[in-house]
Amino acid sequence: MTTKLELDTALGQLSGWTAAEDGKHAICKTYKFEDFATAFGFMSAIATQAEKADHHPEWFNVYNKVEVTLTTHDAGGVTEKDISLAQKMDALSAKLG
Ligand SMILES: C[C@H](O)[C@H](O)[C@H]1CNC2=NC(N)=NC(=O)C2=N1
Repeated sequence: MTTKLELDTALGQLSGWTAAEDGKHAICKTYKFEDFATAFGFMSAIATQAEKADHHPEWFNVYNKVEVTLTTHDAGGVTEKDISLAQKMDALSAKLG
């Protein structure tokens, strides 16, 4: 069961995430890593977890930067699935430094 959350509620459970600026009911964060290999390693590890959870990020990578947008299409907005994926990303990013 996935429930659409108020954006403020979702953002209150995370740090460094913001509401999408294009009016989409989505949350965004830009990660910056040391180099491309680290950024791509981050994406690769998250892709495996996303596939397992059947919940996938929208993201854009240039060199060491990964811009992420999370939303739940099926629910028309941000849900606990997005919070969970965001937390996994934050944990891995902290580990990668
Ligand atoms: C059929 C399949 O379960 C759905 O398309 C899943 C796949 N991955 C998804 N990812 C995201 N971010 N939102 C979804 O609503 C979604 N739905």
